[in-house]
Amino acid sequence: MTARIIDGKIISADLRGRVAAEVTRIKAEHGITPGLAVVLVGSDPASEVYVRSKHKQTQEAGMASFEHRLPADVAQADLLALIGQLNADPAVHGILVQLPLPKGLDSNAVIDAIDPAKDVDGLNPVNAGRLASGLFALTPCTPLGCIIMAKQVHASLEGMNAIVIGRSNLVGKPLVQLLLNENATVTIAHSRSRDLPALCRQADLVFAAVGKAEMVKGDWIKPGATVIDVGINRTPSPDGGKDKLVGDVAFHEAKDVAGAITPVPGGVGLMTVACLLVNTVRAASAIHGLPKPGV
Ligand SMILES: Nc1nc2c(c(=O)[nH]1)N[C@@H](CN(C=O)c1ccc(C(=O)N[C@@H](CCC(=O)O)C(=O)O)cc1)CN2
Repeated sequence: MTARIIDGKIISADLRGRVAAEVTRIKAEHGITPGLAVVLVGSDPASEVYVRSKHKQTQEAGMASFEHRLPADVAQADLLALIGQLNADPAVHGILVQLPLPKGLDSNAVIDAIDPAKDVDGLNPVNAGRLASGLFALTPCTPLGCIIMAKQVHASLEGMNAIVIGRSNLVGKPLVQLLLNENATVTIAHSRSRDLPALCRQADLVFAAVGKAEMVKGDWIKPGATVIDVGINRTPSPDGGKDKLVGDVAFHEAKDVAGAITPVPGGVGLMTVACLLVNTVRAASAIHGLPKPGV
């Protein structure tokens, strides 16, 4: 059996279309243009690609996009001063600082400085705490995208056995909270977990977010399981050409065992930016006291 491919291109395009429709409605009914500010420090090539894509897609959705570029050797105080300005700017409803930051900068202090109401990355401890408490929170974009993809296959995740491999603040931990909110039974595994293959084989839903190329093998997967691959690992191409992108799952093995699987590229990564647009519309609506948007 070959697994159904959960296509991030189609799902993210649909979501972006729905965001654009909400933006049009909010502008027409309330005269408000949601605005997103993205801060890029340094010139990491992958971060450059992601920030360009955020800018383009924000504009395509009809929102205002503000890009701020700072040199890699910027002083922490100057970066914090920019965050302070963005917090105070009424045209900005969402603030995102592209990660990772260059060495020498304290990313926790930067995330702490973002107004929780504008924290469209959902990384500020206020939003992380609210999510863990089951309250309304801006939620990290990649985990949000993972849930949307899993729900393409399963209308409800209630009672399902899910494993999340990886415990980062950006993906693993918030994903666990979102799965608990969906009433799934969740195992969180990491580099120190014993017998990861056996834990994985018990799962109906596998979320791989470890950052190790093709670590999850085909024989770790329960037949028919849904596999959501969060990894984006750049590996040198054998012919010396452009680097190849591979996930945390050995796709060609897993696709013959799983019931459904996300590809890399073309899977979860595309949902990350689409969910950022969703969070910006949600933040703008909450800041202006508007009803919850339809996305
Ligand atoms: N502040 C943040 N920093 C980072 C986040 C984040 O959510 N917030 N996530 C990642 C990078 N990221 C968004 O910022 C991101 C990753 C991947 C993609 C994507 O579209 N991937 C494509 C492949 C693109 C390529 O060729 O590299 C795919 O998977 O098909 C978008 C955004 C770390 N930093």
